[in-house]
Amino acid sequence: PLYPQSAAAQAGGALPKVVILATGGTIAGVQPKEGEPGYKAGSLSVDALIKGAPGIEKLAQLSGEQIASIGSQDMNDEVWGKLARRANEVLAQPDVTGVVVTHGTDTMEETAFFLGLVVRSDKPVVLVGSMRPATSQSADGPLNLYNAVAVAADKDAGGRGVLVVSNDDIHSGRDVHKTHTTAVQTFVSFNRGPIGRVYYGKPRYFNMPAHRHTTKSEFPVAGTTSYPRVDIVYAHEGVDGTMVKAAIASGAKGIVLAGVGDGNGTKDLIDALAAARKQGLVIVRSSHVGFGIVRRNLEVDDDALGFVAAMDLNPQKARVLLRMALTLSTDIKVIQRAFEDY
Ligand SMILES: NC(=O)C[C@H](N)C(=O)O
Repeated sequence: PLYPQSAAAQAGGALPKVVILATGGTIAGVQPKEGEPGYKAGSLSVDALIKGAPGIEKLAQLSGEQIASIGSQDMNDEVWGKLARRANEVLAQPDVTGVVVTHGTDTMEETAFFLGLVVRSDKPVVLVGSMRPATSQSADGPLNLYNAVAVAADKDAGGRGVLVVSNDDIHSGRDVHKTHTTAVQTFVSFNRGPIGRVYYGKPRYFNMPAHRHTTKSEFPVAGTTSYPRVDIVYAHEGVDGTMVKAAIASGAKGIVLAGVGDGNGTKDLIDALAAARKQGLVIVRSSHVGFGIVRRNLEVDDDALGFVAAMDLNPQKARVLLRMALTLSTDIKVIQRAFEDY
């Protein structure tokens, strides 16, 4: 509807059911010394987070589960598998309206994109974190969590893929990037802008994701398979092929180039990537500049070298998609098509 109904009105009187899956992060962070900036992420339980967001109990019937208690810099395939499997189980329950995932902000953009490829539901899935620890002055976690629960309780949030709620913005998990080391306004959806906004629990949407996700995804659900290793190689002035050789030695099945400009690098680096390709690795060219699209065959002859162009996915998101795509095929045409579709 044009004017969002209250969560209770949507549910016909009873509050919608929202499950919070907690993984840690700064939103659960505690400062050992009051008033000092240092803190330890992932210290508080999910129950403490719920208690710390006054009024949240009026938005939804909440239940919380602790999936992990880590800073998201330590996010890994094991936690991803657990999280994705549990999200799919919970979302399959007919009485559940949506899921909230509390998560550190460092790798939130990777987890959100990953979940958007392996969750098989049209119901809302909303990732939320904070930039200031729970014990900070003006902590941003409680209102972020309140807003995330409001979005997860809202049926109109469904069908938009996995979302990230932060500082009143609702982002597509595919498009969102962390852009600031410490500021509360850190998340930006490059190229497309946010999906909507949420203000003190009142969401409003003005965008749909432009790419395939969730119920339209063809990638195997986490836990049913393991995803192949893909390494990222960073380009800069004077870079040589040393890191490419290290990636080959690590057993990687693919390499993402965090290229300069439109996904480029020195002749030495491109030659090393071409050699890796000849050994069977899949090479995806992305860029570390942040904005824009890496298109095929502009400055680098992808057709001749057998490379894939990452389009508008940044290196860390391109790595997630390449790992997924490698479970389907090593054919460059199939993988390039995935980078156009997802
Ligand atoms: N703001 C944060 O959440 C940063 C923290 N290192 C994390 O990602 O868990």
